[in-house]
Amino acid sequence: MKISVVGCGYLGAVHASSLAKLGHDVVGVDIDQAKVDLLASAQAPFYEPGLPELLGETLATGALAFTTDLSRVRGAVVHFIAVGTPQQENSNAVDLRAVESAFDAIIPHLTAGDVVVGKSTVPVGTAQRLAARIEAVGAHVVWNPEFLREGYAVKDTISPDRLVYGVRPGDDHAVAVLDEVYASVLAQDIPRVVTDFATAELVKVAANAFLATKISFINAMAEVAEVTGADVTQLADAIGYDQRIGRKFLNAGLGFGGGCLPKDIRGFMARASELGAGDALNFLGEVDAINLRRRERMVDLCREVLGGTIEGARIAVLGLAFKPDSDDVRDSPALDVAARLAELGGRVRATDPQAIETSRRVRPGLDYVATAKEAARDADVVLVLTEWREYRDIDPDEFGSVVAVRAILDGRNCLDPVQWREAGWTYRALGRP
Ligand SMILES: NC(=O)C1=CN([C@@H]2O[C@H](COP(=O)(O)OP(=O)(O)OC[C@H]3O[C@@H](n4cnc5c(N)ncnc54)[C@H](O)[C@@H]3O)[C@@H](O)[C@H]2O)C=CC1
Ligand SMILES: O=C(O)[C@H]1O[C@H](OP(=O)(O)OP(=O)(O)OC[C@H]2O[C@@H](n3ccc(=O)[nH]c3=O)[C@H](O)[C@@H]2O)[C@H](O)[C@@H](O)[C@@H]1O
Repeated sequence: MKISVVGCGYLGAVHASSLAKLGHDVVGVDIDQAKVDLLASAQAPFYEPGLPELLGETLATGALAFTTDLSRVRGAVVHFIAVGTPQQENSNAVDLRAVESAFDAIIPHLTAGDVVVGKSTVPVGTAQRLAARIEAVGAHVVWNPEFLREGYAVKDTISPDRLVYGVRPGDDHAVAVLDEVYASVLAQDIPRVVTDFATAELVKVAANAFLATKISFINAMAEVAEVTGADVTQLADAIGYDQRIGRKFLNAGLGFGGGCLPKDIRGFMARASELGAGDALNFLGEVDAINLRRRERMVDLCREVLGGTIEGARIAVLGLAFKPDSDDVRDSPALDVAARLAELGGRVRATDPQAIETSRRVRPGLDYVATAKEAARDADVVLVLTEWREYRDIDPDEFGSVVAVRAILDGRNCLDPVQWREAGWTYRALGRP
């Protein structure tokens, strides 16, 4: 099928190349010329394992192309809209300007029978409002939320846990067209939920709200563990064995960040308030607050280990990305903590396997170095803030020879305290004795 994907960021670039891999003829459109140039030369504008290979393969066969020229969507029968929906600058609400303008801009290029598929995460009610404009030219609208995780984006796109189609009741044409788009995904027996617009929009934000709540739940337990001497990692293991609870998303530490969970729970609360259902989501305010408190606690722990003052201390920060296998620093807890320590007068030297350039753009004043050893040279304390494999694998004995003081703070509960303490380190973590 001939398909267009409008918006080629983290979501759209992966979606476009994955659909090309699944056998479709795909054109990706973005307004950012630099991004389009990179993608067209098979370079991913961000770090995502497997994406450069996928781009290379599908561009080479001619199944995929990128452009800034929206008129090239003509002839495609399905148009995915995957533009950004960030948090508004001065409120918790979602900034829908990119979605609105992408929908408006595509209308002159549509043919009756085309299907416009919203993939961006939007406040409930958006699809219903935008659909009227699209339907006026005889095209159809589906809201098909995306659940991929950065770092696993290609796998999650080709083999998702489920597909959700939000359609106008009885729009069999739209359902049939999407089934054709996803034929090889559905062939893997992936569950498919066909529902109305509002439910599809809500499924997306509800899923992210649930994940955020699970993380903040375990971080709330970490707060209590800290004042009782209990170990939140063992607690998570023990409750996680209960299959109704499950161990996934129960890793306590610095909490959630990234371009989605934080802004999605805030946008969800803002939308529910507009609709008069704000009270139903009051708990998400607490989820957000617990999450942000973890960053402060990390700074306090650092101060404590340094004997009461951060000013002038040499602090090594390992990890800046919001999670491993990503260079994304949008609302990154790690970068936030690093910046806060520097603001408090700490002599911070920070590193990350992939996120130095992205961090530099947001926090140009920090001192970035290429390796963990460089960061840790003569340090008074080392902080692990993103659980990259290479940090988890550090040999405490060998690493001890570069620092001034053997003190390590494990912001992600990803190190073995016994191993570090046996090597003579002061080991401290969030929610763990
Ligand atoms: N990043 C992720 O892992 C996931 C993101 N989402 C959702 O997908 C949407 C996109 O997110 P990301 O890809 O992370 O954002 P992003 O900011 O990386 O990418 C958005 C892209 O849209 C482009 N754009 C903006 N206006 C445009 C227009 N009028 N025409 C063409 N291109 C335009 C931008 O230049 C940018 O490249 C958001 O709603 C997000 O919540 C959903 C699931 C996963
Ligand atoms: O809507 C989105 O954009 C996406 O948001 C999240 O995906 P992502 O932001 O890529 O990352 P996650 O793996 O969910 O991690 C989010 C944050 O939670 C933190 N986290 C995760 C798990 C955990 O146990 N503890 C924890 O602190 C991570 O360190 C990270 O900062 C969801 O997992 C995806 O399903 C969703 O599609």
